[in-house]
Amino acid sequence: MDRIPTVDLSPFLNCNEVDSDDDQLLAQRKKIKEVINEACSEFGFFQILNHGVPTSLMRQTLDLSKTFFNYPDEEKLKCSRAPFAVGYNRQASPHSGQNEYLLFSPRFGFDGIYPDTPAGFREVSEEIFSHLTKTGLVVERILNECLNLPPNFLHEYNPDRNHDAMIHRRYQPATDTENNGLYSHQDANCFTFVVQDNVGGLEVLKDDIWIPVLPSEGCIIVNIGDVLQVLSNNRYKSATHRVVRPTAAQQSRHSIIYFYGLEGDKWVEPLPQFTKTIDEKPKYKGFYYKDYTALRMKNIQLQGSRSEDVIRITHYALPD
Ligand SMILES: O=C(O)CCC(=O)C(=O)O
Ligand SMILES: [Fe+2]
Repeated sequence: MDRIPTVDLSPFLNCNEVDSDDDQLLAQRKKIKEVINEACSEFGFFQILNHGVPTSLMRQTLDLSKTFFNYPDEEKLKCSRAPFAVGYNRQASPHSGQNEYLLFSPRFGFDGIYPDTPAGFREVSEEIFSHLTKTGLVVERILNECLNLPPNFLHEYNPDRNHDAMIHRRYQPATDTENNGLYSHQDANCFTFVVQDNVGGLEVLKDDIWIPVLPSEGCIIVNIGDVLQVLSNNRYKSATHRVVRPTAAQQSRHSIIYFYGLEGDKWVEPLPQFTKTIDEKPKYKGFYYKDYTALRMKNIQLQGSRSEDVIRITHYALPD
């Protein structure tokens, strides 16, 4: 596999029964799971089509997001809840990359985060959030099957969607000397969805080569995060990725990112299915998710957000 694959999720959506006995459907699902399994092991990235989120809604959300980011700073800053992560914020260091964003999580509610204008921004954002939540549940179920975990295992481990978050991001064009949009990183959560516009710039690292994740209308990008890498004892890869800002002057890039999260009190460690049961050593010691996210945040703030300073999952790695 040398390209990030795209899979059609309709065989998992167009049928309500999880346990169908339609042979043709089961064969289609099996094939899709094989592709996803390989993509998660090799890249930690894949793309999905026919995922249940209408393309028109994706386009509309990106358009409204663009209108919002084009507002003058004083308008946008009204949505700031600094020092909290929710609301409007900017990342503006050559180390961490340059982008501005609006972050929402159901824990904090939509009130006071979304501006009244552009009209419909809040409603459309709520609508895409709820679609992405549903798609997340489908993808979670598929990953559960790909990893051969007991039925519903991941869902029972992680049932609370209040810990998910969604970000609208804008990346302005690169300058002559600087094009870092978002530094090389791995996501800490379970998995992430990215809806990108047609500008491009997201890249994934594989075998020391940065591979562009090319825009494709209607597609949603899925990337595996640290939690699944740890649970699966490195079967699945938490992909290293970054965003390079557009080179064309006047052209900004917009994306919507949905983090399928995890409650802070959850204990994260390699599952017995990938260790004891198969006689393999755990590659990580266990930790509370909130401790890991707090360490990441602290380090980001202390060290001026250089990619190499951020605490990564290797912090919990055990020697071979
Ligand atoms: O904007 C993107 O395409 C990706 C953003 C990302 O990787 C993140 O927010 O963690
Ligand atoms: Fe990311």
